[in-house]
Amino acid sequence: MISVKQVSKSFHGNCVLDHISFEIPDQTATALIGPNGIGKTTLLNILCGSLVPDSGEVTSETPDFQREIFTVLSGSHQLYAKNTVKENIEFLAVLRGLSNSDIRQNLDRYLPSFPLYDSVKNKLFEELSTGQKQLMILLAALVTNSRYLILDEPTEGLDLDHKRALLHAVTSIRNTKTILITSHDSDFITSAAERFLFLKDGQIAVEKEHLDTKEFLEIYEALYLQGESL
Ligand SMILES: Nc1ncnc2c1ncn2[C@@H]1O[C@H](COP(=O)(O)OP(=O)(O)OP(=O)(O)O)[C@@H](O)[C@H]1O
Repeated sequence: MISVKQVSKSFHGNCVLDHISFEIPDQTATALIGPNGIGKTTLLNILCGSLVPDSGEVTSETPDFQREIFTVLSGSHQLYAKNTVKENIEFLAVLRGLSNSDIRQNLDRYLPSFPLYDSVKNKLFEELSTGQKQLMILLAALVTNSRYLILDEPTEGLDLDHKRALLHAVTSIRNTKTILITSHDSDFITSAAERFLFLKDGQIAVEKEHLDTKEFLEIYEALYLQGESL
């Protein structure tokens, strides 16, 4: 579990996070929800340790937990463009101290959720489409045994097929990993996540479990749209 305790962050006097506290329980997928500019990325950066809060702290019972966070960013260049998918995944895994047999074992474990791998493993990473890249970065996160996964807008730029493949992959792993997802895609997020944290005014305004799309949109509208219909 990761605990965010009384975290505050301002930029140039503009308070983005205001003594925010919440927990990210293990082996579940938690969604961080809110419109553009509400503070999601700021919070993710603080969670990963790449941004220092003005006050408060992020803790876990796992020592050095921030080293075990793997962030999957949309459209990012997290893998080496000129290496194949297979080389990239194996290289990352070796860097994280996995042996060849660990890597083989993890590939065997996760490949059923990533049928795409076999057809792209020998392609250069730069030759993949946006959706294929997303899926392969997520596979890399799993093969490297990352305990905590942050999926920041994972469906951005994905067609329906890749979105479905990503959803299938996330639902197949969410009860073995600790996952935090940000997304503006209400259909995807209500299927992928089991817990929902709605950010407003620098704090968690609403916390819910297992929302369907209709319930999600009702909360979203009430919190952020002030009467505008979706
Ligand atoms: N480095 C920075 N310097 C100044 N202001 C910043 C900085 N980073 C974020 N902000 C401001 O903090 C607020 C929250 O930004 P943040 O990127 O966390 O929002 P977000 O919820 O992730 O938005 P989006 O959904 O568009 O990604 C915004 O007003 C943004 O302009």
